Amino acid sequence: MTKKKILMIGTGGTIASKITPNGLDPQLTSEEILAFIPGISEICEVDTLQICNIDSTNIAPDIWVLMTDTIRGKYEQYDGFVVTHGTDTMAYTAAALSYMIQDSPKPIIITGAQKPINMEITDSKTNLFDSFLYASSDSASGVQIVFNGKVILGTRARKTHSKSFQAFSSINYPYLAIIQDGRVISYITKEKAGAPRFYDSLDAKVALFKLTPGVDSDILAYMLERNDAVIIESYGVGGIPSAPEYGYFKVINHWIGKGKTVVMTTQVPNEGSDMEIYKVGHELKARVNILEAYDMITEAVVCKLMWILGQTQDPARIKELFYTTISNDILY
Ligand SMILES: NC(=O)C[C@H](N)C(=O)O
Repeated sequence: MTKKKILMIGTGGTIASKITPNGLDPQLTSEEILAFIPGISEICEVDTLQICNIDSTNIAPDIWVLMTDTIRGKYEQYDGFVVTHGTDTMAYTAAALSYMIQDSPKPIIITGAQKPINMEITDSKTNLFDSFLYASSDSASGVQIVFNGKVILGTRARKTHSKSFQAFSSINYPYLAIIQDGRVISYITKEKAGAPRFYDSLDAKVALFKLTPGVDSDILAYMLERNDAVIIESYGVGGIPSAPEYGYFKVINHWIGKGKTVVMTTQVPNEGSDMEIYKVGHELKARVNILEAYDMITEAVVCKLMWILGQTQDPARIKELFYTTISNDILY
């Protein structure tokens, strides 16, 4: 059997970091990282490319556009892609690429690590090896994170542990597969799509407002003034402080009237929103054209809005696209 050709795209993160007097800093090139797993040549053929070398705290939508462009440019030449990335914003990147590159029959795997690859005790080698293994398997397609033996759909991943190797969880959706002792065990097999669809623009003016007890609605107004969309991360199944003196209803109604997009989601990690359950959410939903995340995770909502607003400013089209299921991001 001919070996699969995989392109490894380096972007930085802990996996690429060296210890410096000022803390870990990404300095290893893709080539240098790959040299730590020489056995990979028995699994697949790997070429490397470096598009940046940053701590993923520095990630921004223009880098997602560059990643998409890079994959689009190399798409025909390779059977799959492995992007090495910092863990801090990996879930956002996985979501962004899920919207920018839809229906890819080839796997686009994002991975990284909690400890640098040049340390004695590290998760880097396993995660990288597993990613190549999974990217070389016949069943893999689309955007996914491979981390600590788990395969997570790109629209469903969240960093839930800041230090341990088990850094990511799949939220409101099962793991797609596990990888154990060099074997991929698939739990969900997807039908491969025919041809990928690439997009090339994102609207970065999307902001997240976290509701905390007593927070002034002027802050939400300020955010709405300066952005095209604001996601309100509320409590429980979703709602707003309803007493008129809080001013929330007035602020939201005013800015939606001016063409801004407002989405309600929840700060509770699992199970999503349902604004109709309580009066604090029901009234808002009934009276203004607010969108609701339901089981979509915040990382996906942020990136989906950037993708939608990169294409249209028409409220009816925004709503239609927002509730369209893309890569199983919303299943309410
Ligand atoms: N584990 C990591 O990769 C964390 C690092 N700060 C990053 O996101 O780039």
